[in-house]
Amino acid sequence: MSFDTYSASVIRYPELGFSLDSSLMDLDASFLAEMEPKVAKAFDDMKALESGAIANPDEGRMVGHYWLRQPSLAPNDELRAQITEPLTALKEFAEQVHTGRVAPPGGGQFRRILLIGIGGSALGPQLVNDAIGDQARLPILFFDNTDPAGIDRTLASIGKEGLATTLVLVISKSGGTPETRNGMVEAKAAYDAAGLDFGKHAVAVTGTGSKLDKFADEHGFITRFPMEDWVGGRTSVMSTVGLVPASLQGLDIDPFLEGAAAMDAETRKTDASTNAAMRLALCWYAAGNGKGEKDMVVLPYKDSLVLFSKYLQQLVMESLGKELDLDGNKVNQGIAVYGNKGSTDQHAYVQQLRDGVPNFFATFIEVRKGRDGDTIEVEPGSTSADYLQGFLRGTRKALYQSGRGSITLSIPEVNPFQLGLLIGLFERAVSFYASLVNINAYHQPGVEAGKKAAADFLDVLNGVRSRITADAKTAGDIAYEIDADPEDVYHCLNHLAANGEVQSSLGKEPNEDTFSL
Ligand SMILES: O=P(O)(O)OC[C@H]1O[C@H](O)[C@H](O)[C@@H](O)[C@@H]1O
Repeated sequence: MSFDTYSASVIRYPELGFSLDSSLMDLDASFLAEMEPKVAKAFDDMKALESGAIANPDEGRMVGHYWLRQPSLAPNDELRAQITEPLTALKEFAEQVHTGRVAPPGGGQFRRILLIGIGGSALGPQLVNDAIGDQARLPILFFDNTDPAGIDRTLASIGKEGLATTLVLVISKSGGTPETRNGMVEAKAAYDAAGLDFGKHAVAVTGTGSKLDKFADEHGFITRFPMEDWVGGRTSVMSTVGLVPASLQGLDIDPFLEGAAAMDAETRKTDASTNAAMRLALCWYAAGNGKGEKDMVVLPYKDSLVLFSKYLQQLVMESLGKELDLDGNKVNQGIAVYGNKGSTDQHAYVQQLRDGVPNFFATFIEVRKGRDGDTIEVEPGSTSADYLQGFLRGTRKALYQSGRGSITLSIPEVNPFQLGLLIGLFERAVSFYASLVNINAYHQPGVEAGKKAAADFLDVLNGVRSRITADAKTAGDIAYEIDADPEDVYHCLNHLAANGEVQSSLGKEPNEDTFSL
């Protein structure tokens, strides 16, 4: 790879401190020429989307996350007000919490936040906290699952005393997600047990009129912030979902929004040769043949960006992993995303990346500044930052030498502006790629199937519970009684046995195991 090739392929936005190097993806001129009509359509689609078209046809919804960082773009005053009014309100609310005008009923000030949410309603705030939360005034903890042991661990770290000064933020766009509802019920039980009024410590972020909205109203929550249906969960970090917790933490949300707006502005330009988001989408397309044949390995060389890999996993896989295209053809699209951070991963799976199955392309994220303040030499003439940079450059080169392509994104440091910029870049790349492969990136029909099956399991579980007696029965016996699948019944019985509700006795094989009260 020559320096000239590198120079010709780098896209730089000097005012943003950003650059994208796709030289090691070997995009050739004929591929780019071939893609031109699709690229032109993707720019048109994005323009329509940003102008308020129903870009999510299956759900009949507009897709407005790009307006969140530039409300002037919203197609009408009503939509604009749905952005600006909550933004003003949430900043005022955070100020009231910080100055003690909104305070816990038992006195003192709120000292920490407990966020209850899942998926898009937790991952964004988790990323923000991990990446730029160092300067936060208030720490934040999370319930992001229905795992009771995880809930207990978080409650233990808050402590019984701590609950009185903990502000609980329940976030659910739909307001009906079971994990989040369970987390809220568990949190309320902890407040009840401590003799505290849960509602006086709680705030909701949810769709107007949702189950959660009603619960918040009935239980006298301190306040509620709306979440609009034209923002998808995985792109909600710049809506009330991400901004309420970030503001409450005391983080500077304006530069965060400005970073995304700045990236939007650069990548709204329809010259594909200087559009970083389109370049990313084209790299993904070229790597995987437009069919996701190669996985995306995300390697930020900076500890504070470790959750970015996980964040991109949801953004990319929930958006692009679709069975049908927009014309109803079965396409089973998607790009698998995984990663953690460099150089740590070099001591784990990079062995396979270099020598094993060549089914991926890497995305390096380079943060140019090593640390704030003084540094030391870890050996004569070298710093830790020198090593980090050396490992990034070395791995990138070593992968390419064995025929593995990579993209390298560079930012000067991790701060609110740069985090906003990176999120904006990938959101736009996802929108472009979705258009290139003709899918709806804004719905998630597959998630519903799992939710439905879980609800069915809970129905069977309750049926099983009602049929256990002092007399030992097999899973087959109970399945016959309640007309259910014996294997499902068996798993219900094992679950009940593991949690002390029934006794079990092992047979030679699972279908001979017996269960009784
Ligand atoms: O915010 P909520 O409505 O509670 O949804 C939380 C999450 O769960 C859903 O099942 C979706 O797959 C995610 O996109 C969403 O972010």
